[in-house]
Amino acid sequence: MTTRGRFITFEGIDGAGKSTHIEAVADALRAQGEQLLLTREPGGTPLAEKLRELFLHEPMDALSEALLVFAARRDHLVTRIEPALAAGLTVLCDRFTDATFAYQGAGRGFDLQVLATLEQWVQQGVQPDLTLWFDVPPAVAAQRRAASREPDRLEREAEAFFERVRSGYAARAAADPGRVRRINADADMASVREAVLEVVCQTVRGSHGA
Ligand SMILES: Nc1ncnc2c1ncn2[C@@H]1O[C@H](COP(=O)(O)OP(=O)(O)OP(=O)(O)O)[C@@H](O)[C@H]1O
Ligand SMILES: Cc1cn([C@H]2C[C@H](O)[C@@H](COP(=O)(O)O)O2)c(=O)[nH]c1=O
Repeated sequence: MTTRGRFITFEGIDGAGKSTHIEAVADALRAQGEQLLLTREPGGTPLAEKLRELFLHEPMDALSEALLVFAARRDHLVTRIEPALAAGLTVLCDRFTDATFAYQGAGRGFDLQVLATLEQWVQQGVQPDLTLWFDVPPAVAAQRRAASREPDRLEREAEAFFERVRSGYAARAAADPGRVRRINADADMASVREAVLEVVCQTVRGSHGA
């Protein structure tokens, strides 16, 4: 019987460094012989990538945002994530439902109970085994974004929005400390990478029973 794979998610405000470090984690795990699915939200399937384009570029209210990300998530879970976990792969996902609680919940002020209901409907109990929260002050993240790309619809939000999103992540971490591990992302690349690899390797070793 195939052992179910692990589901690891990467979270944080825009520009925190998730995408940079997910690649380092993937390289390290592949070097240990792990089979991976490297994916992202919103996105990860043809349908969800189309929804991502709408989400990132079309004006909409907070309920529409929440419904779009959960619709994309449902397709992603059913067609990519669940089959990969069932086949024993380690799934590395750039954002998942903590982002919805942080951005739509804390950032937009959308009802957390409604988000929890949608989460239950869409995920049917599926949760990440480990979440790395890249925590960085919004001013630092804004500088990193400004140096690297043109902003999308969410990245044009004011610093106060990202302060609320950051506090949303802090609340998720406090509510589930066994799953969500805070990484101090306000540090040089090498230090962040070392901290991230330490946490991921601990988890992978633990689930192999070492
Ligand atoms: N620790 C760091 N110190 C300095 N610069 C960094 C650090 N980590 C990442 N960067 C740089 O910051 C920029 C944003 O990083 P990255 O795209 O990985 O962030 P992100 O969290 O994935 O953002 P988003 O979620 O918006 O895609 C990149 O140019 C990256 O090289
Ligand atoms: C999953 C998810 C994402 N978002 C936001 C967060 C970011 O601003 C974008 C995704 O862009 P990235 O470059 O891939 O990080 O979408 C959100 O508001 N709610 C969500 O559930």
